[in-house]
Amino acid sequence: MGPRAVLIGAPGSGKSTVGRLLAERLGVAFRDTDADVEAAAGKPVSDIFVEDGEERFRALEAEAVRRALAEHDGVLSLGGGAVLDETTRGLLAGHRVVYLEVGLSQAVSRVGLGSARPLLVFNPRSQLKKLMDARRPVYEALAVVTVATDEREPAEVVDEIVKGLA
Ligand SMILES: Nc1ncnc2c1ncn2[C@@H]1O[C@H](COP(=O)(O)OP(=O)(O)OP(=O)(O)O)[C@@H](O)[C@H]1O
Ligand SMILES: O=C(O)C1=C[C@@H](O)[C@@H](O)[C@H](O)C1
Ligand SMILES: [Mg+2]
Repeated sequence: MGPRAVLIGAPGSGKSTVGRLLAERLGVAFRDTDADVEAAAGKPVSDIFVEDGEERFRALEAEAVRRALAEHDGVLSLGGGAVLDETTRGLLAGHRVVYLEVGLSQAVSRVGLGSARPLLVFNPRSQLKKLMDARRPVYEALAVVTVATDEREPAEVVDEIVKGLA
């Protein structure tokens, strides 16, 4: 059966926040692959990047996504860069993939300047722009439902997802 929804999108699009709310709304469990990776590694994402490197993080992430898609039937939020992995993209085919769209300004203000996100520590605005420009077509190609999140409260985003998946 697979997850009721798999949320993808850039950092700050609200995958974790909205995912948790959507799961509550649907009365199902919530799972976030960033948390799964942290549990597997026994340390925060930022420490994995610094101590083991991004490549190691991406390998742990691909395994976390594979496992979650196979065993989780609630709402699943992916890390922002999980879709960079080709095998992961293949595994997402046929799932209820929801792309949370966010504009650059809102993403910047949501992730904050003193970001704990390892890819956005240095010059977050320009890093986010680069990352969003490169990934937008990938997110779009995988999405079954796309929801704009700018100027919308998380609960309104949840409403749109529920409508889109109905
Ligand atoms: N629709 C929204 N409106 C206002 N603030 C939001 C909205 N969605 C999320 N936020 C806020 O933005 C911040 C980042 O959200 P969140 O951690 O859910 O993003 P994410 O997509 O999971 O990011 P990452 O890819 O880094 O895991 C949080 O502080 C959250 O409260
Ligand atoms: O967009 C990204 O590449 C990332 C997003 C976060 O969810 C984490 O998975 C990590 O900080 C990398
Ligand atoms: Mg998140």
